[in-house]
Amino acid sequence: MNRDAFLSRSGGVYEKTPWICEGAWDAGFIRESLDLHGGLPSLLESFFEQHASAAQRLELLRSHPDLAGKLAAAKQLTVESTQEQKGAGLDQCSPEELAEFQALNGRYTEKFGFPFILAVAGYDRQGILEVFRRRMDHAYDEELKEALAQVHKIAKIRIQRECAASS
Ligand SMILES: NC(=O)N[C@H]1NC(=O)NC1=O
Repeated sequence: MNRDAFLSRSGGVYEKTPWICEGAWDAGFIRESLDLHGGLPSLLESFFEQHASAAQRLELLRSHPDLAGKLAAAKQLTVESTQEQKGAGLDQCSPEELAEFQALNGRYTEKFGFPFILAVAGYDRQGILEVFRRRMDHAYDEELKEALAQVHKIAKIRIQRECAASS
């Protein structure tokens, strides 16, 4: 696989942040012989952990849309996020659920300075709200770590989905 093929296939696994895949390729992290199914998520995560500045970490978190937020309502999510939010039933919120998401999204962003991020695959709306309420009480450092772990988990799920679709 060459650079262009790799980037067109995997460039979107980190939400609106193609530099991670581009940089990992250019730094030689991604080898032709690599088993893309198994090894790619951890290689990308290692590249990011070694190279990302504090500002780039925050920027990556801030590239994520709110769950059940305004972008979703306006149908302006990326293809990947649309699929993930829909898969968790977030497009079917009751007025009460939507109001709770809006209130939590507002409080969370005000407290932490980045949006609440959860790899929603396998969750339903109530499950997501439970995690959301719990994480609101976290301290900043704990939540920063958790949010980045969730971003890497989302990337891993996207890679697995892409591999399943192309095999
Ligand atoms: N904010 C947030 O968690 N967004 C996401 N979660 C997920 O699984 N896909 C997303 O886009």
